Amino acid sequence: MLSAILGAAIVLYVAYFALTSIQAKYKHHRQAQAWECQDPRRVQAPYFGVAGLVRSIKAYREKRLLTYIGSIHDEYGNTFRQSSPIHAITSTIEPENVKTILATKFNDFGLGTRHRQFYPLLGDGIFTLDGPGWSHARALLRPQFAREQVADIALLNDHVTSLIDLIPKDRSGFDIQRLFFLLTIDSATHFLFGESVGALESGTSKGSILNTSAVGGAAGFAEEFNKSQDYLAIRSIAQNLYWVINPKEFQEANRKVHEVVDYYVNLALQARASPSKELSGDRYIFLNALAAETQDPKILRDSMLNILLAGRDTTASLLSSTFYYLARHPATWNKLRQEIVKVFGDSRQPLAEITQAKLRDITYLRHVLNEVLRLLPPVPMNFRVANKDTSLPVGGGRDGTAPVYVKKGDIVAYSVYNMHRRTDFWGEDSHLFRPERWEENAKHGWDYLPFNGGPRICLGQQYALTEASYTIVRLMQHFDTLKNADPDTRKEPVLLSNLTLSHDQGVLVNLFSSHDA
Ligand code: HEM
Repeated sequence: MLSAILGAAIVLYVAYFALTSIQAKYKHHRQAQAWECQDPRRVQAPYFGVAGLVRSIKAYREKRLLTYIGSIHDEYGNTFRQSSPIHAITSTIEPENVKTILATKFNDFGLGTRHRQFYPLLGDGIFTLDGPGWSHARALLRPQFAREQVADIALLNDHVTSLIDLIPKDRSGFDIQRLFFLLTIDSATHFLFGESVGALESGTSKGSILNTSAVGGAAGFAEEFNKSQDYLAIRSIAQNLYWVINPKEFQEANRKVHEVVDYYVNLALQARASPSKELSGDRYIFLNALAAETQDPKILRDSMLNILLAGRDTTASLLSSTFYYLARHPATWNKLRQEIVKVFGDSRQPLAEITQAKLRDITYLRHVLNEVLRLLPPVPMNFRVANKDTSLPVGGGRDGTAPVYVKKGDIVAYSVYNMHRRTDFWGEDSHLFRPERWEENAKHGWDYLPFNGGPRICLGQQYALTEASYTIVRLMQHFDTLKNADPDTRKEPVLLSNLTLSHDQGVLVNLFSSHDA
């Protein structure tokens, strides 16, 4: 009797499931027809998409994920669909589609599971929230970024000097990428907390908390922060299964990072309560300015960590890739250096103070940075998840010109890296580093998107460009010769594509001044 009831219940459940699936399919089909949508080309991925997922993971592990995605676009066009065990993924490198998800239909798309994936480190911050929470975080932070002090060149001065001190005096090859990652953690913590973690300083850290906290002195904070970020990247790839990845090491790293940030938050709150305890005189400190707006320690901690994550590796990536290309293009190095020395002089004979306005005026420097951000965008791929049934304007049908239907819950992925290399926008030489192309045509819209677009456009664009430009100028003033020291002769770098882009084998160069014996 019991088994008959159980059997009937299972039959009923299966029938209900089948019926609702058919109903939903029919509803989507009708909606797609009404919107004149057609399916994009579909990548064959047997076993309900598991095969596709396995191929992507393999490409990621072999450090060729971006070229792998490019090869699928070459075969299937600028927009294609791939089943995945959880949700269908539509991948696109059509500027019109990217504009739709990031701007025109901003409210139809969100960050999906990013909040839950990143929560253990980042909590509720601008980078992880959607909807009203995000609007609130953005409104809180935006005024701080509008201020001139945000890109404080005086603050960068000592950190770049420390970096120069670490460059081998004997002209031997070294990995400049490693130094740029230390530079940006030092400058970012200095600007955010009012005191740098001192990762470029050998020996003990400058930061008072760092010597006594569990992170264990100089560079410890950077190490724990890197560790947490690596886990965030893996949780992000695991999509809905992110919760499986939560080892003790990850939890410990988060705890140590929080301990340090909480120390600074408390200091800022105390300084606010009794102004005589002001941390660094009248110099602008991001955290103190934010503490004037909110005194909630959790909001302050989350805000600091979100900005640190958004700003640190991205700027280090831009600087590393710039030196990757300059070391391989001596004519560009010489031309840029000439322009810079003409305006600012060199370190033996400085001519002018380096200011943000003067940096912006060096057109060729802007073109070089534009070209690096085109070929190796620090955020090379991204995605959004549909909040509701919606559509993209192009990509459907055989010729890819019809609108594409996107169901609620489906993922739309876009690879800026591959969009930036489309030959129809950038010419047959789109894969080549040629800053002069920006003299010929500097007008680009949604086909050029290193800093994202729409309401979530990067807040730190100006900060990043100033920091990168200043660092390049100082290095060019100090050293007149840059050489490629990488024995690997491959035409393209081996890229690690985690949350941001980096060079798997570092960026090996010789950097010296021919005047020094
Ligand atoms: C070359 C350096 C940089 C690049 C290429 C870059 C790129 C980006 C991109 C692509 C996004 C969008 C991410 C998404 O919505 O999924 C973003 C967001 C953001 N960036 Fe940057 N970024 C850089 C440097 C910085 C710096 C230095 C800061 C801060 C000091 C910063 C702060 C932010 C913030 C706060 C957001 C979140 C904006 C929001 O969601 O409303 N970025 N950035």
